Amino acid sequence: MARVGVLLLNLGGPDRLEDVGQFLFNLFSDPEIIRLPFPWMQKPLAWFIATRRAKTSQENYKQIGGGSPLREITEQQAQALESKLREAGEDATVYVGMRYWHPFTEEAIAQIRRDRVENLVILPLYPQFSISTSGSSFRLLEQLWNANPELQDIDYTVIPSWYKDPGYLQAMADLIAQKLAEFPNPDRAHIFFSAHGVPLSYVTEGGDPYQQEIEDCTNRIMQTLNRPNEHTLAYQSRVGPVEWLKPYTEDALKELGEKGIEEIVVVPISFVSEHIETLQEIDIEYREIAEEAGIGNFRRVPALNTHPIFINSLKSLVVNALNTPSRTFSEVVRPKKEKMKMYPQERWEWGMTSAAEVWNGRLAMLGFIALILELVSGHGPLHFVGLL
Ligand SMILES: C=CC1=C(C)c2cc3[nH]c(cc4nc(cc5[nH]c(cc1n2)c(C)c5CCC(=O)O)C(CCC(=O)O)=C4C)c(C)c3C=C
Ligand SMILES: [Fe+2]
Ligand SMILES: [Fe+2]
Repeated sequence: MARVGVLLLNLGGPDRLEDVGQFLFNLFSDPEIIRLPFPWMQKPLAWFIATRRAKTSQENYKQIGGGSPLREITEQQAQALESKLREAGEDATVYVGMRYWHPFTEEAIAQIRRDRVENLVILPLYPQFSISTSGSSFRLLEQLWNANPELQDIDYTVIPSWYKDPGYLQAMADLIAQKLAEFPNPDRAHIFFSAHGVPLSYVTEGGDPYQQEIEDCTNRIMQTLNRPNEHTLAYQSRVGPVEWLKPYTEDALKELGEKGIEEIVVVPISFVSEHIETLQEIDIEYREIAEEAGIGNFRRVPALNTHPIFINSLKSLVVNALNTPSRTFSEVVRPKKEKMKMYPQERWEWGMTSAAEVWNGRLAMLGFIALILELVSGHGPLHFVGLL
């Protein structure tokens, strides 16, 4: 029997308040999160933004108990999935690889090598694909694969996104229905889907399928739910000065309030675990905005975490990935090979003709001077555009 592994990919979050700065540095060092014309600018800018943002971010983590619950929940999901796979006769080990905090993806891959995994299913814990989330993790894995010839022996398969999975949709519909039942008149409550935003340019210039997948996902959940409630989709958690996907959650809430809607149920849909943006941003910040707008009955659907139907759907995804259509029982488990490069960043690189290089060089110098000025004075141009 081939040794089977499942690698769950996730973002990661700081376990303690003192980890917040380093976590933010890791996040902003990722060119899939902030894209700069020159790789050498990445780390200084990441350090700069992380340092400036750390205090606010720490305050938010303080409000949810001093750290992110993401590691604990993701490890529970991994355990639950491993048990479900074992029950189904699939003797697989489930690993967790976080992008920006422990246990890092690199650590998971090192363990996978030590365990001599032969067949690996790579499953991001993001139902929808985005360049900034699953895409970033796939890119990191691709780099690890290129740098380590021993990894070539592992037969891997990637599940790029899976929001269409019926089990996932059913679990979401279940949680929404349960929450609606808490309202005096369940059919009257407005269902408010709040997805994590991305900068608009990811979609318009980078070709990120994220927005389309989020919209499709929302429609499918509503179909599965099969109820008469009105619904809205909006995007939360914007950072920085550029335009992000619209409508923004805070604006959409105010608009609903103005229309006289008093009861809403918020459904976080980009993420399957509780994390800072559900526990702090939705439960505290958006609740306050909604209440000020006259929405008196504001409830939130919990994240899937280890919901049994959800874990079961992850199990089916893994089992399907391990089974090629032509496979018979007597055959060795052979995952379907898919190309990892399914994301569109390549089209999005900066032009590097020689004339452009000269100009890029000049602009980079200007940018660097601006950065130093900002560092010294605390009131440079980056401050004014609102990035910091
Ligand atoms: C599908 C989910 C997510 C997308 C898309 C996404 C894009 C994205 N995020 C930032 C900046 C930050 N994200 C931060 C935390 C964070 N982000 C996600 C998910 C998505 N991000 C999660 C689950 C978390 C929280 C982890 C936890 O600790 O619980 C943060 C740090 C927190 C803060 O300071 O607000 C930042 C910053 C960008 C710029 C981006 C798209 C380009
Ligand atoms: Fe984020
Ligand atoms: Fe946020």
